[in-house]
Amino acid sequence: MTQPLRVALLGCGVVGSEVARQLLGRPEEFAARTGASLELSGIAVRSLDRERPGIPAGLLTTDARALVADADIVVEVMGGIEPARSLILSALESGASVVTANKALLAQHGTELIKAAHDAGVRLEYEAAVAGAIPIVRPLDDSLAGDRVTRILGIVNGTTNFILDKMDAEGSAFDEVLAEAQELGYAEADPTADVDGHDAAAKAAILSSLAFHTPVQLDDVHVEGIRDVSPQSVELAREQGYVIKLLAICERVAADDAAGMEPGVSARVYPALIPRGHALAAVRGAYNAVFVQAEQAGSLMFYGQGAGGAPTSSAILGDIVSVARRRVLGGRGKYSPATGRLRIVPLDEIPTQYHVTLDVADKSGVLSRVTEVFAARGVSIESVRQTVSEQEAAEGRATLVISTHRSVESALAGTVGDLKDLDVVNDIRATLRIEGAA
Ligand SMILES: NC(=O)C1=CN([C@@H]2O[C@H](COP(=O)(O)OP(=O)(O)OC[C@H]3O[C@@H](n4cnc5c(N)ncnc54)[C@H](O)[C@@H]3O)[C@@H](O)[C@H]2O)C=CC1
Ligand SMILES: N[C@@H](CC=O)C(=O)O
Ligand code: NA
Repeated sequence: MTQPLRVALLGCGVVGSEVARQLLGRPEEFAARTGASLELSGIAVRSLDRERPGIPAGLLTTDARALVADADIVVEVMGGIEPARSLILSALESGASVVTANKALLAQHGTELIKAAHDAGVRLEYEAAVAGAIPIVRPLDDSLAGDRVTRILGIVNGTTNFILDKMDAEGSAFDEVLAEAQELGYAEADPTADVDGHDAAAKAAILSSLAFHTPVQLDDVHVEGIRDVSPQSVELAREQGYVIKLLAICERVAADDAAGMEPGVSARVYPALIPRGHALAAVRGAYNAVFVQAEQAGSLMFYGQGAGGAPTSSAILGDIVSVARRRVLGGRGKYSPATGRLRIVPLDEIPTQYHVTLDVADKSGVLSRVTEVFAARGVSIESVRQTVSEQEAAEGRATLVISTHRSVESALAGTVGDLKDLDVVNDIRATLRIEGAA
């Protein structure tokens, strides 16, 4: 057995406290798996004024810098950009390997951090940063490195899946369910990152960079959150055989000379309607699922717990074992720079499929006025459904639900803009994209 490896933990919240308890509770197992004993040298916290169950107070310190300076492995689970970024850089520069769960940081500074790890000849691992316990970073980085990934479609945010699932299954109110997701440790410190789609967007940026070997940053990802998903939209989706899920979509866009399309990458996050029979519709609670399509492998599906202290700690502990093994064996380890320079394709150029719910005047000629608007933009309609409730009948109104065929996003968004100006349209109740339809 070689020298003990000193592991410094930065942060002792939902994830950090679980990582600490596991490292302290199963030392023989970690030693057996790595060939070195892993010694938790300290845990950086913001303040020392409260007890943490199962964690000796003597390990806690408010001096993160001193802890980092004296570590072989640094585990960053404090979140946020600073001081996490500086601490990770100084750990790497001093020759420590780093394990982090910080997707927000990686999506903004991943290129810099990966290069710093390479320059220092150490490792930077981040399996926990995407889809919690699900092994997806390493499969993309290693197992699929010889293939060509074409598309990733995923539910990668546990909090919003938990919220949408409860709204769908129990008709719960949004705020109530968010509070529950926070109590269960799924939500980010600032849950707007979950609700507004930024957490999923950070994960989409990381997945795209890994899958397409080209740098994709948070700002490159089109993002829409779930704030506008009303109980009525959830109900309407259910009636029509759909369920609403927040999806992260990462696509390699092929060149299309006829359409003047240059090759590139599209990364986007939005709530979408999924047919109830689709495998993603069955992803319940805080679970995540990631579908990967690759040219040689075909379709692969990864499924598991995407959030919470224990599941996330599983991915972090796996990374700790991996970097500890590398330290025991010696050598530089892998380096997977994103060397490609594919352009980021704006959402406007991407073909999508719309599902629009309109409140219209219930009188003759309305349907043709509405469908003319779609035709004028070259958007073909797949189905139209009209319903009139008793109240609507009394008020001379009707509901029109229109599904389109796939069309370029700019034409679809333009159509919805034109519908707003149409005198027979009282209101556009909901506009959602459909994904995963046959
Ligand atoms: N909770 C989850 O399900 C998952 C979380 N993550 C990521 O893991 C990281 C940690 O998440 P959680 O444990 O849920 O957050 P948390 O908010 O429960 O814990 C973070 C802890 O770090 C401490 N901290 C923050 N800044 C600090 C500083 N400068 N010095 C010392 N301590 C500091 C906070 O006081 C807090 O106790 C985040 O990057 C998050 O995005 C990743 C996957 C899943
Ligand atoms: N807040 C995140 C935690 C895991 O990444 C989520 O809800 O998925
Ligand atoms: Na993961």
